[in-house]
Amino acid sequence: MPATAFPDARAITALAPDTMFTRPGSGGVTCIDSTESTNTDMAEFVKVGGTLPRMLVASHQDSGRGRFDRRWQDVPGTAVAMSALVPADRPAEDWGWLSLICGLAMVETIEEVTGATRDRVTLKWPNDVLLDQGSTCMSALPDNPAPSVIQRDGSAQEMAQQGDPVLQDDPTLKRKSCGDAGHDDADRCASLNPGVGEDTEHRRVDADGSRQDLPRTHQCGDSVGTAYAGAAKHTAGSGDVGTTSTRNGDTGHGGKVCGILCERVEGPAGTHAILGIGLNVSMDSSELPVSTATSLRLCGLCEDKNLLIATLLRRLDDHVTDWLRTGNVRQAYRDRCDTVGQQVRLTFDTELIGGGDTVLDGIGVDVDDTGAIIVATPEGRKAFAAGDVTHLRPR
Ligand SMILES: Nc1ncnc2c1ncn2[C@@H]1O[C@H](COP(=O)(O)OP(=O)(O)OP(=O)(O)O)[C@@H](O)[C@H]1O
Ligand SMILES: O=C(O)CCCC[C@@H]1SC[C@@H]2NC(=O)N[C@@H]21
Repeated sequence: MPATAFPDARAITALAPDTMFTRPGSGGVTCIDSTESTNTDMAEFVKVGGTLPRMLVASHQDSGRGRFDRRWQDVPGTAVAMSALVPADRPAEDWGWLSLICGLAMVETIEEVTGATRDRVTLKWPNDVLLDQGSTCMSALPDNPAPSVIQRDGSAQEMAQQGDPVLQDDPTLKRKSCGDAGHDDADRCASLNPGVGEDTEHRRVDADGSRQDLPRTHQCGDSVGTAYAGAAKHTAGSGDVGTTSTRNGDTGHGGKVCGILCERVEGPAGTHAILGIGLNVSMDSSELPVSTATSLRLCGLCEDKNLLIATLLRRLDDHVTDWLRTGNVRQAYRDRCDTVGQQVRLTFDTELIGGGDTVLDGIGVDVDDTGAIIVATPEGRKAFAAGDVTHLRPR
């Protein structure tokens, strides 16, 4: 199969003209060949006063950032790295929903664009998007053949409106080497996961955005009135609280096709939220960075990047708009989250939570207003704002 075409900002906008990212007065869609990290670029943009909702898409990242200080890797042209700047005029305690919104929007996008049925596309609480390779391949649609307007030197397609800084002028959008950071991630970004999180220097980030230095592990408070656990993580003792790991081998639900990293950024125009989403589109098995990953191509699904990105913009727009109005997307999320109704095992890292049970089995029964998963256990219902979820009975 030929190399998948590059995303095209104009084609994406034409497919989704009426979203907060694309309508007149918005920041628009910008597509670039390559950058260090789209989240880093967007954060730099906020720091110079950028504020309008917009979407930055890169076909390659030299230093893509994952959760827990991990790297997010791609082979140029086989993935899309996206960072959306969204209005976030909500109290800090609502911000945890943003990373759940990304997972929800992505499963909806994959289903809508590819026609994959729900039994192949799993949303595991809080935001793991898993794709089952299945035994039969769906028709792999050709990429959108619309002529690309992307600058091959890596410069940005700019659709910004007047009054907002221009992404194009941001030097971070030029190709950079991995060592050319020139910024302070830890000072700028904080994980936007349910409850509390850690920034990249392992400082605790409380729901109000305040930080305090932490050792490599830390204890969490009870934010949901019942139980609260730090996410069990496997390496380096780094705890990205409020997220789970994807134990794909355990779930039977397939591979990780998408990664989500939401960050809170302070700028002169206030605090902003950056929703970072990486999607594995056309990697073959030899190009996967880890064996637990998969791609749309490996699952025999549509690889039309323009359509995927446009659909994602619409879904993000829907859910972020609801969130701005109500502070959550509880109904839509629990209706789609496959952990609800599942027999689950939650695993906790006792170093993170200061002792107690390491494993708890139960049935996922609900998601509460804070985004915590409610699990029915022999001792009654318990709410967990964080923890490592395994689905015990893959569909
Ligand atoms: N393109 C990619 N696709 C999938 N995983 C990737 C990719 N690039 C890097 N990774 C990293 O590979 C690791 C895959 O982890 P895996 O799915 O096995 O479980 P995990 O380590 O528990 O992941 P996570 O906690 O992020 O769900 C993660 O750290 C992920 O960030
Ligand atoms: O570890 C994870 O699962 C999260 C990966 C998030 C990757 C995306 S790609 C776009 C954005 N830019 C980054 O550097 N990271 C996020």
